[in-house]
This record gives sequence, structure tokens and C-alpha cells, in this order.
Amino acid sequence: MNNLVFQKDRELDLIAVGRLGVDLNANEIHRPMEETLTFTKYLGGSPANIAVAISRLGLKAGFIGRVADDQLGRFITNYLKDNNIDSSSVVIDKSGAKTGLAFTEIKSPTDCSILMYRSDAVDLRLEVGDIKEEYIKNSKAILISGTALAASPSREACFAAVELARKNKTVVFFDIDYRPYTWKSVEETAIYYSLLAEKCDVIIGTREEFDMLEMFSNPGNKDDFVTAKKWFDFNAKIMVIKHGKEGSYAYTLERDKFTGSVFPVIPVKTFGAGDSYAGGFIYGLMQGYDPGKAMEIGAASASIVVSSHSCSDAMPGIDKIRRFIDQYDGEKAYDVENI
Ligand SMILES: Nc1ncnc2c1ncn2[C@@H]1O[C@H](COP(=O)(O)OP(=O)(O)O)[C@@H](O)[C@H]1O
Ligand SMILES: O=C(O)C[C@@H](O)[C@H](O)C(=O)COP(=O)(O)O
Repeated sequence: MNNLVFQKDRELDLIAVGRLGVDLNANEIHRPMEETLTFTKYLGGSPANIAVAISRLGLKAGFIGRVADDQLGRFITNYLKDNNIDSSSVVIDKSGAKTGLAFTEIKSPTDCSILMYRSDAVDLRLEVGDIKEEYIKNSKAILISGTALAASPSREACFAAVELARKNKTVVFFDIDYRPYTWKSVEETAIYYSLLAEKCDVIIGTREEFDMLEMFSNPGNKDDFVTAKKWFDFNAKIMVIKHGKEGSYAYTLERDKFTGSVFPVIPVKTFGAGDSYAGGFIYGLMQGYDPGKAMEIGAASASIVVSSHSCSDAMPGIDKIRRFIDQYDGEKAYDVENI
């Protein structure tokens, strides 16, 4: 059981809001990108990955975002449709703005990096007019991915989506997803993130992300409980603070603390952990599980995804997650294709 109230009789379970992008993951792994010859193209963008996770877990996901009116935009919308994600609120942008690209470098299981191409990124063209109350009213929850706050008009569109969600009792999840290169300054980031966080029901972020968020209100704080309490004084009901492969903690408004399990693996690459974790965790909460059990599903999903080449395409269904938990046998490399 958990303290969230999801409205019944809504067609959609979760609407993700924000970035639809493309990941280009190096095929020749364990090499620097300078020497990479070929890449595989996948759907990318943190909220897009989470929408795929939710859909693979058997819930009905929708998306609010903008895609370019070109081949990559069509690749993205086709991928959403093929994955049973409602794309009726994905707007085809005619301004000439381009899809954000994430080139990934996999030098070793722990040394990975992302080279982003995001000038005039189309996802940040999302407008308030793209946010339809009827759509949000028809979903049990929405998820805002923090990068969508980096610039106008996408920033205002996110605030509008959250206001409409609150008005219609649609639960608001906020995944901080802080990508420094998208922002002008850390001060600007902290201010807008904090303003949005005040309005959200569940906030998910890493310890470092909360350090950024609290740079004015709690400078130097490293205590997760102090962080959680700050947001409980606004609207938060569940707070999740992640500590990489050390695991994660959830705090509830009722002052319960849950320690998330972690299934350490020797990964193929490090990225994709946060998105798969968020997808599994949200799924668990929507099943009515307590935060501890929901975090276990998120952690197992993350272990599967970091053991795979892609983020979106590797998102597992619940049976695969359960089989992984059953077969888990300590920190080693897992052939997750065959679980
Ligand atoms: N190498 C790993 N092996 C197994 N699980 C991992 C690994 N790295 C991360 N995870 C899982 O993914 C969760 C989220 O990872 P984290 O790195 O904190 O997120 P982010 O990708 O947003 O920085 C962790 O709490 C943990 O459960
Ligand atoms: O979010 C992006 O634009 C890139 C993602 O698709 C990428 O694969 C990634 O960085 C995943 O994020 P994480 O789950 O927080 O590691």
C-alpha cells in the first residue's frame, strides 16, 4: 500500500511530458568515440524512455511533446505507436527545429559518456497551447521530466500541465533529470526546479540533483531526511533519493522510510539506469505496492537495462523483471537477452 490516490476510470495511466529524442549508441563498445565507426539508432529522451518502460510493463502510456517534421520525427512517432503509446498529444513542429541527439560513448562498463546535440532542440518548443486539459483529465498520472523546464516555451507548458493535473486530481510525478548542458546557469536551474517541485506529489532525483535544488534553501545539506521534509512541507507525498549503484531511499509524508534493494551487476553501460528505475517504480506504485516493493521493481529493471545496449528498446516487462529477481546471483555480467 502507498499514500497516492489514483483516480479510477481513466483511459491513460501515465502521460510523460517533455523530451522525445534519438539515442545513437556506439556499436563498437570499449572504444573512445573518436574511433567509433557505427552507431545504432534508438528512441531516446528520458521521459520517452520512461513511457516505453510503463508501456512494456502493461500500463497505458501517453505523451505530450513536440517532434520535428522530418524523418527522425517520424521515426519517433512510429516507435511510440509500435509500443502502444498514445501519441495524440505529440505535436509535429513546423518551425524547422531539430530532434535532440544523444551520441553515447561506452569506453568501459563504468566509463560512459553522452555527447548531446541540442541546439534549437524541438522538444523545447512545446507550448502552453499544446497542453489539453481533457487529455490530462483522462490520465491517472503525469510525469514531468525536469529538462523540459530549461527554456521557454516548454517551461511554461510544464507549469500549465502541472496546474491542470492538480485541478483534475491527476497525480504529478517529477523526475529531476538534470542535464547541465541544457541550462544557462545552475542558479536558474535551482529556481525553476524548486518552483515546480513545490507542486508535485512524488519527486525522484539523485543526491547530487537534490544538492542543486537546495542550493539556496539548504546549502551544504547531505541529509536525505532533511531534503524529504522540505518538500513534504509543500505537496510531496513520496520522495525518492537515489545514490547510484549504492541504492535508493524513499520517504513518505507519514514519516516512513524505505530502503530500496539494489541488484548490482557488471553493466554494459551506465546510462538508462534512472529511466528504467523510474518506470519500474511508478508502475509499482500504480499497482498499489508500498514504496519498498516499487523500488525493488525499479532497481531490477535498471539492472536489466544497464546490462543491455539500449535504453528504450531494452525496457523489460514484469515477467522478465520477476525472472531476473529470481535468478539474481550476485554482481556479474548478465545475459539479459535470455532471461
Ligand atoms: N551498476 C548498476 N548495477 C545495478 N543497478 C544499478 C547500477 N547502477 C544503477 N543501478 C540502479 O539504478 C538506480 C538508479 O541509478 P542512478 O545511477 O542513481 O540514476 P541516474 O541514472 O538517474 O543517475 C539505482 O538506485 C540502482 O538501483
Ligand atoms: O535523455 C536523453 O536525452 C538521453 C537518454 O535517452 C539516454 O539514454 C540517457 O541519458 C538515459 O538517462 P538515465 O536513465 O538518467 O541514465
